[in-house]
Amino acid sequence: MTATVDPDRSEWDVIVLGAAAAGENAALYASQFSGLSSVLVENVLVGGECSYWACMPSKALLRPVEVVDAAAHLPGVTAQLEPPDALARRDVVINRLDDTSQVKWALGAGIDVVRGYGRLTGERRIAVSRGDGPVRELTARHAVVIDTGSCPAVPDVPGLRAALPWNSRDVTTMKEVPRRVVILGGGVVACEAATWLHGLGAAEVSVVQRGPRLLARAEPFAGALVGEELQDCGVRLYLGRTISQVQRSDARDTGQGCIHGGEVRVTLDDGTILEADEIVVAAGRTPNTVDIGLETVGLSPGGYLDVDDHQAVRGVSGDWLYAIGDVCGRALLTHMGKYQARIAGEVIAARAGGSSDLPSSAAGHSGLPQVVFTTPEVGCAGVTERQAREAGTDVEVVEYDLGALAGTWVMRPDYRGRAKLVVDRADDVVIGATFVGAGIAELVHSATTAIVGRIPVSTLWHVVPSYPTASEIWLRLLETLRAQRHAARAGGDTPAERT
Ligand SMILES: Cc1cc2nc3c(=O)[nH]c(=O)nc-3n(C[C@H](O)[C@H](O)[C@H](O)COP(=O)(O)OP(=O)(O)OC[C@H]3O[C@@H](n4cnc5c(N)ncnc54)[C@H](O)[C@@H]3O)c2cc1C
Ligand SMILES: NC(=O)c1ccc[n+]([C@@H]2O[C@H](COP(=O)([O-])OP(=O)(O)OC[C@H]3O[C@@H](n4cnc5c(N)ncnc54)[C@H](O)[C@@H]3O)[C@@H](O)[C@H]2O)c1
Repeated sequence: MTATVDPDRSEWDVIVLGAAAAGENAALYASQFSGLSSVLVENVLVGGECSYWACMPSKALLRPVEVVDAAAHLPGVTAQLEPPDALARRDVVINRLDDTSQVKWALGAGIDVVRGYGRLTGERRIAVSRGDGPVRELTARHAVVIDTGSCPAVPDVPGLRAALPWNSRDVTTMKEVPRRVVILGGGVVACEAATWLHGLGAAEVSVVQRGPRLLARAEPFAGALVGEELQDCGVRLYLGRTISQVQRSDARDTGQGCIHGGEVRVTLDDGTILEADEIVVAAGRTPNTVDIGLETVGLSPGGYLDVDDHQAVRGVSGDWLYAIGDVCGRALLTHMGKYQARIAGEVIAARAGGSSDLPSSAAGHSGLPQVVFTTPEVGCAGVTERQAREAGTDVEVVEYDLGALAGTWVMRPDYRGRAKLVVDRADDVVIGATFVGAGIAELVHSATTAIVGRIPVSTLWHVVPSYPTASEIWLRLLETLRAQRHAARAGGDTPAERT
């Protein structure tokens, strides 16, 4: 969809630079009940990374893999995956990289859209360039919100860039499934991509992770269980390894999602050589702040934007500059970016209305939910035991086998999984939860609610889970906690897990 606003207009109350889902929410929440006008400035597609190259395509590719896996573990059921149909469905999910419906939504909500690449040129001013056309100067009466997101980080490995490796955009929009793939990284993108590449037919998948385990930010058993499952289906894990050299003789830019040339030869730091048809870089992200004019407002380009709990950028006076989403580095997740956007939008509207009663994004960050859609799924909320201890919190932890529940046994007889709670002893509230197992994604919200609501353990006892569901894990964890406390008082051992 092309030009969407009066081409001569140059002033709005709020300008949002970058129109991902977070940016859309910031514009909506700033203007919805305040009468403020807002505009989105977008260089590529309204909807951002999540809609076209991240969450949505990856989950579209993982869902068929999950269904086949569920069937394989349920006696009497068979399911078969047809890779071309799965790729075709992925294309539908990403609207074939067309943002018409997103632009329609924005206009319908009274939010304008300006196409082009925006840069700050001073306080509340943005210059937008588009191709060879004239630069358009925009001014915000009240606020500018930065939602420019992040892009894949490519480690400085000899030969890697020259090999034109796949990045997260290629692997989510892949048009062909490479037969042999090496994945550099062992975080969320690497684990999810290994799952769908294998599930969609890649015969040899190797994951090279420099740390000692996968999903390093989660509780250790999460990466261990995901790693076990990947290895069981033939994925090769190289943990504690890095890549020291990449060679590809005829690297060619064949387009996004197509194999970028001939065979790739990957040398690991211990001398191991892996041969592959494609290499995928999944080694973290870099904030898109290098070329957005930060120096014109006294900030340094290149790093994450440091924000306060109103999402206002620190180091800029006048409360006019805000940052949300990946670019502020608080939590690189779509739902957290959208939450930050709702807070920023409400703060902007409140400040414009002269109110000093401002919402804060602190509570929402204490809940910090995330689901990794691997096999098994990993769901976390709040902090891990390690993070809590590093922060100096006196914690008590409790774990339980998720496979030892009637609800999960009915789901699949050989269910493998584990759950853990981290409890703050001082206030007797849950501050962290991790669930690993099939179908646990929807459990995470119960943990987020307990954490953000600071519900005491004594009250959680009265939150009765339905039988037979995976939610009964809450009862088992609380019973185990009760037994641990009893044993500690009595100076004895904790009883073994019940089945
Ligand atoms: C493979 C993959 C899978 C993921 N899966 C999940 C998931 O399941 N759940 C989850 O919560 N998170 C997931 N994430 C993370 C999630 O995608 C990001 O956290 C989210 O997209 C970040 O959104 P954002 O608002 O920060 O910006 P982005 O989505 O990065 O969008 C920024 C927008 O700004 C535009 N832009 C940038 N600079 C300018 C400029 N100067 N002028 C104009 N426009 C500009 C860009 O074109 C883009 O549209 C995944 C990430 C990856 C890579
Ligand atoms: N389901 C989800 O919520 C979801 C899915 C995908 C991505 N995301 C988000 O996207 C962000 C980016 O994900 P990501 O996986 O790219 O980053 P990440 O930071 O999660 O993981 C990067 C991994 O790459 C490894 N690594 C880096 N350089 C390396 C090297 N030279 N050799 C070997 N290993 C190396 C690191 O040790 C780390 O484990 C994450 O913060 C995540 O929250 C979320």
